[in-house]
Amino acid sequence: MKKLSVAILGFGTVGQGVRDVLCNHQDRLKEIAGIPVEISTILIKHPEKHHTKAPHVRFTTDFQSVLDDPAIDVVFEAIVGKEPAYSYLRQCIIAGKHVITANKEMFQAHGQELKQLAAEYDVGIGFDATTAGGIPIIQTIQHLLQVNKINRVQAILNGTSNYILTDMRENGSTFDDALLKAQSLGYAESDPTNDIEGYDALYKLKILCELIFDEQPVWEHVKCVGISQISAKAIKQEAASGNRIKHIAEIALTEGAITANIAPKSVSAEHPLYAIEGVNNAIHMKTDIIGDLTLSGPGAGAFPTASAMVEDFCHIVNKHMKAEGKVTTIAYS
Ligand SMILES: NC(=O)C1=CN([C@@H]2O[C@H](COP(=O)(O)OP(=O)(O)OC[C@H]3O[C@@H](n4cnc5c(N)ncnc54)[C@H](OP(=O)(O)O)[C@@H]3O)[C@@H](O)[C@H]2O)C=CC1
Ligand SMILES: N[C@@H](CC=O)C(=O)O
Repeated sequence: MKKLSVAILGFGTVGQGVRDVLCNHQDRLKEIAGIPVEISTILIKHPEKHHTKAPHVRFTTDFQSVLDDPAIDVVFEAIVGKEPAYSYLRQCIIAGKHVITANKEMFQAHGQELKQLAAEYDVGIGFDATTAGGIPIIQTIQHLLQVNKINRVQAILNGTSNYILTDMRENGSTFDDALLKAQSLGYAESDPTNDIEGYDALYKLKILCELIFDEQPVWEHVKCVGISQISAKAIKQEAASGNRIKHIAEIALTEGAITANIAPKSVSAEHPLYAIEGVNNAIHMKTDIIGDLTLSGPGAGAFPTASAMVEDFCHIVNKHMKAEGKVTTIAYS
């Protein structure tokens, strides 16, 4: 029987989430693709760490074997950092494979080039999971806000920071204990520096900025402040006056110039981001037709991130693979 074969690069929190979502929703995916979707290969770095192996799935450390396998049509990338992720995805696109990534550090640096390359080779490229976890913000901006112009975005884009700030305020946890919990829940990166120093939110803001304004401010002039210096005392004082400290990333187009800011801010109960708690993220947009629009939901973790990647996969199946005749055009029943 004809099958749609995919590979997963990286098998940590996100890669395992993708595996689970693909396996647990096989019937729905078969309805969408018209043929069964199967994971053929999983690329890892340290084979000694991976003992539970799924039947029929090949675990490998050899990327070339993924690239050279003509049966693999779609590659999910969930490894850490710019390289080798960028080189891998570049080669996959050139080999005619559709790609889906969660890797914001890589995508904020190379996304434009990869998008152009994907257009040139007529393959799909999904990157919704790079920004705000499970919130479908990229697909919403790309496909659902075609006429609306977005003038300003204020957002909570780092799940770890919001989780820590909430846990310190609600439960009186220390910063270090809250960070440990965020790590054990799979929210924080294995090196959490980018999370707590604001760079992870900066990466996501860059991806949004490119998509919304098709240009970038001079980022070297933009101050990027994280939450690592926020004291329990400051959180308590703000709470006593009815306010909450939130880590807010903003971009705005004012008189033809893009301005940006990434920093913790004290917000009152009337602020659209005040009620966003725990690992949740939110993107509050000012648009010229709808007016104010806020999307919120889980911003990190295995399943929200895997959900964004698998939704990208479904979009690629519908937009590219049906036209290629790789999958059926009539929904399976
Ligand atoms: N965790 C989250 O909530 C979210 C994460 N992301 C992004 O998704 C990506 C993955 O994150 P996460 O799953 O949390 O990270 P983990 O650290 O849990 O997992 C990373 C995986 O990548 C593998 N890996 C690293 N380098 C290589 C390499 N050179 N070749 C092959 N495999 C490699 C590791 O292999 P091994 O296991 O063998 O060491 C590991 O399985 C990151 O870019 C992250 O920023 C995006 C949204 C949310
Ligand atoms: N470490 C990130 C994971 C999702 O992008 C976060 O905490 O937001």
